[in-house]
Amino acid sequence: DFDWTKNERSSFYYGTFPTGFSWGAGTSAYQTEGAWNIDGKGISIWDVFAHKKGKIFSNDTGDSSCEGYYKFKMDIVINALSGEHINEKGIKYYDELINMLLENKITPVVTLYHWDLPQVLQEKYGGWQNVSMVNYFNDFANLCFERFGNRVKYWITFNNPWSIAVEGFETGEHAPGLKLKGTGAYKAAHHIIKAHAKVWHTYDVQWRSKQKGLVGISLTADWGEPVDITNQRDIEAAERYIQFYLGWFATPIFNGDYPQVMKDYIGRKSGQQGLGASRLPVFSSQEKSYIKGTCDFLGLGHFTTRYVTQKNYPSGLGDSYFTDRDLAELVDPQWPDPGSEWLYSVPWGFRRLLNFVKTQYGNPMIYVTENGVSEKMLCTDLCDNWRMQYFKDYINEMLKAIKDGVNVKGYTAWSLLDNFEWDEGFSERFGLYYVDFRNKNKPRYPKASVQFYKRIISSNGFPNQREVESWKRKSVETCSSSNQLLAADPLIGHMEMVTEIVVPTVCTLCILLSAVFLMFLLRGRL
Ligand SMILES: CCCCCCCCCCCCC/C=C/[C@@H](O)[C@H](CO[C@@H]1O[C@H](CO)[C@@H](O)[C@H](O)[C@H]1O)NC(=O)CCCCCCCCCCCCCCCCC
Repeated sequence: DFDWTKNERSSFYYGTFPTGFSWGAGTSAYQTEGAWNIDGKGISIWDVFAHKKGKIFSNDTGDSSCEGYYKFKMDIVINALSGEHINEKGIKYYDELINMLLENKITPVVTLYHWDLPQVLQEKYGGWQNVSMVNYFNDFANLCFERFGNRVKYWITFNNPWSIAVEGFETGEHAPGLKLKGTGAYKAAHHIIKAHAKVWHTYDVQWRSKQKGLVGISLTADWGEPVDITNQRDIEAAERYIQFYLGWFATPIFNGDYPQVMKDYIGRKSGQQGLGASRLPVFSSQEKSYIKGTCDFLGLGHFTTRYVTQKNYPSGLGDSYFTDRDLAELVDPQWPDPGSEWLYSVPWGFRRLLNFVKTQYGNPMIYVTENGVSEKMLCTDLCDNWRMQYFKDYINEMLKAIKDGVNVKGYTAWSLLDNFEWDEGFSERFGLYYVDFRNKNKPRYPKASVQFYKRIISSNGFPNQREVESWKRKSVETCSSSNQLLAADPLIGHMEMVTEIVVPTVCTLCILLSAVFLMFLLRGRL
């Protein structure tokens, strides 16, 4: 029952965050680094998936993306303003990245798995469908603790396992692109939870006393609001929506087992389908106690909200994660929807979700690891009013949640740069910085939201109405000059073409012609 949060749904709360609150901006490897086959890097499931025709919007790939592998030094400066063998070149890249972050007084928060499994593990074992991934992932994590743990104190095992499981193994829209409906996602999630727990224990036993760091997991979830808050069936459907989203991973990790409602619904439907056992795998009692409590902090990704109502799906429709939930998702057409089809701006849902985490999982320490909004590909306007509004309202709801007693310690905007947006390729832009992907140098241009977010950070919140109301205007003032620079970019691209192609070609031709002319002269003399 979160009805009480409605009182302040539309009222803005002026105030600041607790001292020491952390602010950041996130990126991920496959989405930004590029250099997909450079320096001995192995091939991942996303390299293979994106190279298949028709999987990604416009057949985009992350092959070069933002060229972050080469340009990370520059990205840290802009941020500061606000397998079978060990690839030593890869280690060196991350060594330098971490060192440079620290030199710029930025605390690295490292995610070990943001979706790019080595392709060899997919081909040999079926990837996350196979329990052997638990040990492979643990070996990889152990190597990272060994090589980087003297400097990295915040580790996130998995980013958004819901997407890994559902989009990778149920809808097949993400790598590895499998549609194992009604079973694949549950199996992948089961192995991911075990892998997370094993890595947490490895850190706890082997590294914690020396390195004194923390290990968590980053879970992404929408808020689900009952369509009719007086209707018990809608209330229960909304509860199921969240349990099948966040609870699927959070309940085993905090309480030791899957949510009862998942066990009940999937078990009952499996029975109706004539299966001898539930499609939801089962943890042994040993596993339950091994998994329970393996979270020093909870990373939380949150973007949007849905209205939820009860809807029965008869078992004859076939197995599916979606039909297992017996609910329908709705959106209010009035909600702003600037970019991605699935992303509506509903700030009050964020406060409710945070309060849900507090009450369900014993008020854990939370770091918000992803929150942000996109715009469509063709939008080259750097004065991104809708993003400033989104950040202002969502961050304000987070502040209200802290006042409610939720233990939020830090916030990370998604994302630092426009990048490869998975199956949407480069057509959806989440960045604080615009990246010109048409230009091979991938130049970055600050959007107005950079200035806006910096103002929130330097004030550690929203000090007073007069000041906060001036921020948007001031931020927009700065972005018009960036707009002009971006507008001139085709010209810069043209000039580059002149210097890099036309000039060398003309020079080569001149040399050739001179040689021919010389030969001609010499022949005449002889
Ligand atoms: C019988 C009923 C069948 C219903 C079938 C419905 C299928 C719905 C599929 C649901 C898709 C929801 C996708 C949302 C995912 C996000 O939570 C996730 C967040 O992860 C982070 O996101 C960053 C930005 O996207 C990203 O850059 C970062 O790396 C990542 O960590 N985002 C993603 O997974 C990215 C891809 C999402 C692509 C989803 C396309 C599906 C489009 C479906 C449109 C649905 C429209 C909903 C309208 C309202 C319904 C009433």
